[in-house]
Amino acid sequence: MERRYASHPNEVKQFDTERLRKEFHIPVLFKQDELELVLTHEDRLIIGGAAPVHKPVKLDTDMKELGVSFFLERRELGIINIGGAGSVAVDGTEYSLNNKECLYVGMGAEEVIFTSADPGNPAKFYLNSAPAHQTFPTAKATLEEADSSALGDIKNSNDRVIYRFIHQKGIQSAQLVMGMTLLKEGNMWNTMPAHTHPRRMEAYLYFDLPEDAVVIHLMGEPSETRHIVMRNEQAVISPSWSIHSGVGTSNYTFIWGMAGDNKRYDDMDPVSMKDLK
Ligand SMILES: O=C(O)C(=O)C[C@H](O)C(=O)CO
Ligand SMILES: [Zn+2]
Repeated sequence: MERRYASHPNEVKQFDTERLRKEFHIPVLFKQDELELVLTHEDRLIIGGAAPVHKPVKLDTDMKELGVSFFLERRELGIINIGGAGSVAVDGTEYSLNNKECLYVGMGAEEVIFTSADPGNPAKFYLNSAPAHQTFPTAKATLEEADSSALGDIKNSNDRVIYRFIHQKGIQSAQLVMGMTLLKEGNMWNTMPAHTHPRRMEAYLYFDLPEDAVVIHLMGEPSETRHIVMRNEQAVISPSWSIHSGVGTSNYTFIWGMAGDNKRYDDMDPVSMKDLK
């Protein structure tokens, strides 16, 4: 498991492109028949990808890194499938998970196994795991079942729908909040006007992007913004003090996941456009 450390905004101001990417950008999460995991010390979120093609992939790591005897002994897990049809077996109970469907697995599950239905169109399971203090039931949600709201408009190139899966009013969790935002064709901006939430960190996974398209992801304190160029199926870590917004060369979809003090999706500190620098 790769490890990323937490950062101070005064230090991040000094970073060049290479250092910014080394600390915050996650270039590859989906490797055939493998599990990729990145543990960030920003609220100890684990960001991962399981890409079973020809064989099942098990949720596992060197348990010394987590100080437990199995992965979810003191953690919870959010899973969203961004690929073809697949399934997740949680302690022997199988949950089918189609594209853009979400499964929450509560603390205490001992075995989680990911499988694709068709190697010709494999599933890709995006994972966010946060420390947990309490068990909540394993639960699945489709896009139709998620709490959703339309935001933005074509005049501002940000007509999009936000789907909330795991949050205060949806699937219950100890601290994990997770959902997905779909931009309509011809719309490129997400999360502008920008916001911060010093009470929670956030991670984004950008996907459904054409191969030659990019998203210019914006991060940093509102008065000290920096950018990271993102490609399809890449993730980025946003410390709690940082804005997290982006503009693409085409429309795209992204998954957002948060960990921290509360589970209120709408707990955001908006940044006035006149204060952005
Ligand atoms: O498009 C958006 O706006 C978002 O999806 C914003 C994220 O959900 C977010 O930053 C939640 O805190
Ligand atoms: Zn946010």
